[in-house]
Amino acid sequence: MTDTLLEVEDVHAYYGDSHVLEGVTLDVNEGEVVALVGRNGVGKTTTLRSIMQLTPPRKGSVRYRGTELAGLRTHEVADRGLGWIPEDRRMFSQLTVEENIRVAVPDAENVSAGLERAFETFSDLRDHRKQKAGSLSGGQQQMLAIARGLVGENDLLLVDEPSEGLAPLIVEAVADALTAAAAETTLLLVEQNLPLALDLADRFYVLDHGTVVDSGETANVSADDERLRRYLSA
Ligand SMILES: Nc1ncnc2c1ncn2[C@@H]1O[C@H](COP(=O)(O)OP(=O)(O)OP(=O)(O)O)[C@@H](O)[C@H]1O
Repeated sequence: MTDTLLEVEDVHAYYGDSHVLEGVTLDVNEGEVVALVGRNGVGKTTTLRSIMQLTPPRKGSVRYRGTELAGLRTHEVADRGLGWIPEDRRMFSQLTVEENIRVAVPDAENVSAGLERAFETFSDLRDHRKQKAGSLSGGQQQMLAIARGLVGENDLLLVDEPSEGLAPLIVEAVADALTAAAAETTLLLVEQNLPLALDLADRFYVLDHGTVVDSGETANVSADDERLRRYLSA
């Protein structure tokens, strides 16, 4: 039996008068990797923001373990175990890698265990533990952002465009990092790189003009299927 962790139902969201999400419905089961794909500007980031209540839905429901999140503050959503890794990989650039991981561990007593867990999973970060985060390469920063999400004791990580702006070789390293993360937690991944998204995810949703236009199991599609390409080519 699968346990549904997250249920997004008929979510509508706006920026001012601009109606950006026009009824998004999707779900994520415990332990899954789910990819949300689609062209630029179709509302992928806004979907993640709506789940976190950063852009609160004006209509619709976001349930996490059966509890309604709509109406909560973002920190209350985070307290329930949802982690958000935004596109800009937000971190403390003046702090070292180690300090960035330390401050992401919610419980002070668990800091050593959190550090060990992060360095076990991402050995590259161990090698750079004393380096300021702002001086890391883009790929290393993405790894640090994922590590911070993991040690944050999140049961669901929302990851926005992890491969964006990274060279192909670095994308491979980030993909490995996400695979390692997926072994420990549930992931909802926004990703424009379709082959990567299909490779990592168990299931996918295609978003177009603020609504889900296709979904399925990644095992049943390939990145050059016309079914997907028509929604994804520019
Ligand atoms: N803060 C904002 N204020 C007004 N409009 C916004 C804001 N953020 C995004 N939008 C608009 O909302 C729409 C959806 O944006 P969103 O970032 O969710 O799309 P996306 O699918 O994640 O695309 P991208 O990959 O380009 O981030 C776009 O038309 C965008 O211009």
